[in-house]
Amino acid sequence: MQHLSVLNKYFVKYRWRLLSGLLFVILANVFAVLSPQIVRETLDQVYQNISTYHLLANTPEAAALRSKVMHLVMIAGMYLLAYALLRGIFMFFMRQTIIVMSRHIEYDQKNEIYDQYQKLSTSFYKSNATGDLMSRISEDVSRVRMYTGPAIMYIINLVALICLCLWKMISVSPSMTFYVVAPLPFLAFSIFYVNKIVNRKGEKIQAELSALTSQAQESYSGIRVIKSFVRELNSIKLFSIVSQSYRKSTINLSLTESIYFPSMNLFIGLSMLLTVLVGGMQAIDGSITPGNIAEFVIYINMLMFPISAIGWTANMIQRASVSQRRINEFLDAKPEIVNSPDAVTKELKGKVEFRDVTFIYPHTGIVALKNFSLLIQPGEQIAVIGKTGSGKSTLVHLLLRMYDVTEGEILVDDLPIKKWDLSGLRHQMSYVPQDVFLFSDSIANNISMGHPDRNHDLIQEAARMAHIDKEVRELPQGYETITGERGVMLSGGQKQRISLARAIIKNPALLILDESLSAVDATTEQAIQQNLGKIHHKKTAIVITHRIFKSWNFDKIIVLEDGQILEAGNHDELMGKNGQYAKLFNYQTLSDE
Ligand SMILES: Nc1ncnc2c1ncn2[C@@H]1O[C@H](COP(=O)(O)OP(=O)(O)OP(=O)(O)O)[C@@H](O)[C@H]1O
Repeated sequence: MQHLSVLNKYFVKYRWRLLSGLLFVILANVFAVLSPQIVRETLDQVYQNISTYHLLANTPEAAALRSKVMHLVMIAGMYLLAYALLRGIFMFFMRQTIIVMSRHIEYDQKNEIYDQYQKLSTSFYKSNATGDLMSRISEDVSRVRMYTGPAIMYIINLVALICLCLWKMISVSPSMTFYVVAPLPFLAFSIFYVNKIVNRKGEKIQAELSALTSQAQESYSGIRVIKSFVRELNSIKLFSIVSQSYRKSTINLSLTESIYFPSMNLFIGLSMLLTVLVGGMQAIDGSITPGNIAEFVIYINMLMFPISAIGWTANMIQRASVSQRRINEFLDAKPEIVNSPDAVTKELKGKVEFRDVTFIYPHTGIVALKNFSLLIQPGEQIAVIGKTGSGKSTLVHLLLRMYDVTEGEILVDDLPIKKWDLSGLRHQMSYVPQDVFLFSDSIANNISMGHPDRNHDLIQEAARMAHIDKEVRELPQGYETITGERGVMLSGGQKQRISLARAIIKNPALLILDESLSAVDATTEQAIQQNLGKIHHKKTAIVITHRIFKSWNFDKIIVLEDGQILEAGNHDELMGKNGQYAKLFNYQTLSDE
């Protein structure tokens, strides 16, 4: 329960909805408990007049009495109708205030979590699975809503109704109230217990369903691999194993649910039985009237749903508390990368210095860079080559401040990177990552996402420089073509070039390309290199590559190995050294020929 206390700020925010909801619940219940009294009075009147009516037989007095009683019944009926109408109206407002409040809280909470997700650093995403992040913002928030809406409404309703009903019942007969109400706590407890089992089984089914969905999803995404390796039968077998387990669990759940309603009816029936039995005896004694028995039957019926709801509500609160604890874990997580209080934003010239930088990945302890030092002057174009896993991508992740260095320092324009305003710095850099990511949106929107305005000429010019304009224009919807989820509608090379156009349109002071042309053919690669050479002339560029870019005249080429510089210099110097770079260059020239 203590986890749910963080929600109190929302109850304060929506206090007027909550308070008016409380008032509407009380009013709805006041009109609810008035009806049984009308029924009692009417029945007693009818009962008292029946014997007189039979005695008077066919006299004119009998007819007068009959019409008097009929008139009484009609008036009582009108009262009952009016009370039911008023109760209905207040119940409508009760839902409109409390349930609507819970929807507002759900909206606020989702936004709060999403904001927090945006603030958290890259390392947070590395250590938490996407599915988990998704379920906290959707499933957990929905469970919490069951507390802020229905649970609160049921509790207020229950308290109001129990107080009013007990008050009325005790005023008629305290002993009969005791007998009639006695089975109800057992009803509440058994519903709580059965509901707990239903929820536990439901959760197991939910987990099995997500395993089933993931399995299907994975096989759809990897359908080409499955077919080419002739693994269809194996895939069907795997699916049917998970599917069978899901079937077994759902059948098991339906068995538990079948016990649910009969057991509920048992307690309700027991209460009714006691009402008629005890009520009948007390009526014979003359301590209550027959109308009181009918009155009690209605009270019991009215109490049945709220009492049953104690079990559901307790479970709802328990589940909401677990979900809120999971949400709090994320809301309390502190972003590792934050702006320092004296962070500055200024125009980036493009000078970068790595001073004795060592970087160890926090969760794995892998040392990706060791005492790495490099000075890049504004406007210099640097190529970084090296074996896979040598630390090339880590270098740029540190420069984008996705992580902070473990030791040493990075200076940008002679200012420590930690002193730069994070977004101010990132706005002036363009980064094309190794694993291209396109949003499921139009090509134009994917290209212009880093630019303040969506100018078609600029988009087209960037696409032209990335050598993708012609192909995009040939698509039926041109730049408005939707790329599909993660860009599935496009080839690997097309995705890379759209991602490159997205970087070019920003006209950044510092351009970072991480294996950005690996999926394009040699001729296109050359054309793009020439374009980049022209538009990015006199601006800093860091290009990570496995292949040597022959048509790009780099000021410096770094060869990395195990997080350290193995060789550094321009093309001629490195060729003169006849080391790793020269070997790679000669090998590439030979294979190109
Ligand atoms: N998020 C991460 N968490 C833990 N270790 C990582 C992470 N990313 C990379 N590493 C490790 O850090 C080392 C350097 O990785 P990095 O991605 O910088 O290499 P790279 O030279 O860019 O490789 P490639 O050319 O294959 O992309 C590798 O040993 C890698 O396993």
